[in-house]
Amino acid sequence: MRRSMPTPTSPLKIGTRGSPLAVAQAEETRDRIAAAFDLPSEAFEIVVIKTTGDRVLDRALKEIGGKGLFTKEIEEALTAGEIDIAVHSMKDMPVQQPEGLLLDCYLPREDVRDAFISLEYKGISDLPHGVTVGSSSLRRRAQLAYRRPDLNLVEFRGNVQTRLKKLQDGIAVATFLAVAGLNRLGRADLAASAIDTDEMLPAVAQGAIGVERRVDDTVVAEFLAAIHDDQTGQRLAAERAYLAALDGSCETPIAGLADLNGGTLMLRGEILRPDGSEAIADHLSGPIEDGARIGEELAKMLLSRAPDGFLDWCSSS
Ligand SMILES: NCc1[nH]cc(CCC(=O)O)c1CC(=O)O
Repeated sequence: MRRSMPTPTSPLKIGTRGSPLAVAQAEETRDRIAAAFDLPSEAFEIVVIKTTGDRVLDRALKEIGGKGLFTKEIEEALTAGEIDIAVHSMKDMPVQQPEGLLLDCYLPREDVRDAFISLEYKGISDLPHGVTVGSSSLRRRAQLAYRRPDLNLVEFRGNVQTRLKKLQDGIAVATFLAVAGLNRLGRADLAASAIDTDEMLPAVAQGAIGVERRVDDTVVAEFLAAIHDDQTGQRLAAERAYLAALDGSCETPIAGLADLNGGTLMLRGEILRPDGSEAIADHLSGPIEDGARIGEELAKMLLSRAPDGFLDWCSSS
């Protein structure tokens, strides 16, 4: 399906989840396309789509199927032509897209770091022995358990407001959020500090927004080519090849980050047991254009050091 140039009577439909962060990301995408083609914002319509992941907030994500929960309904709407593009947090995207859809447009990446959120403490190393820390992310809990086995780690779900309330109520003394999300919501003030990537390696694609389209929609392809950020694409090519080779299809304690320096790409990776009893980390560098190969090779290096059973993350129901 191919659409024509957007106008206020035939707007370009931008599909997104309904969370404040998701809507902010859709608005950023709209504003970038509007600026690049000198179009009024009335030539765009933001279409909010409720996903399984949004409906099922009371159960742990891993119990109901992990990655893809936040994207399935949006991709179905894109395929059906109900929307023209879909805006996603790349961190939540499966490594493969459905037949007929293409995900090759990335906005300039935000801060990749995790934010430390606490009313009392400045960072992980300030946390007293044995205190309770909450996180919704298996990766962050595993990384923390590995570095600070003394801490009491609890699952923390819900939106930003809910989590802050839990801190105020003393249910935990600290929690974590991506700096990127806080920045995009204009709430950088909530972070006590940004955690160095050497202390907590972020999730693959953290801070990156991807814009998906139908393969055969050449008008939309032109829009997206104009707002695509090459360096973000190069970094994500390496990170997502690494994730694909690790088979990160369910919610898994996998961290990975590619950085560019001149013509060189450096990819760091870390895999952990969910309970944080063991971690395997390494890094690999090479020419930027070899990102996908570097990703695959780093994954193989980590896997070759993983003992039997290390990767049985997804099998527990
Ligand atoms: N898994 C949830 C999710 N997916 C994307 C972001 C926000 C930031 C980003 O673009 O990485 C978040 C929230 C968080 O981790 O704090």
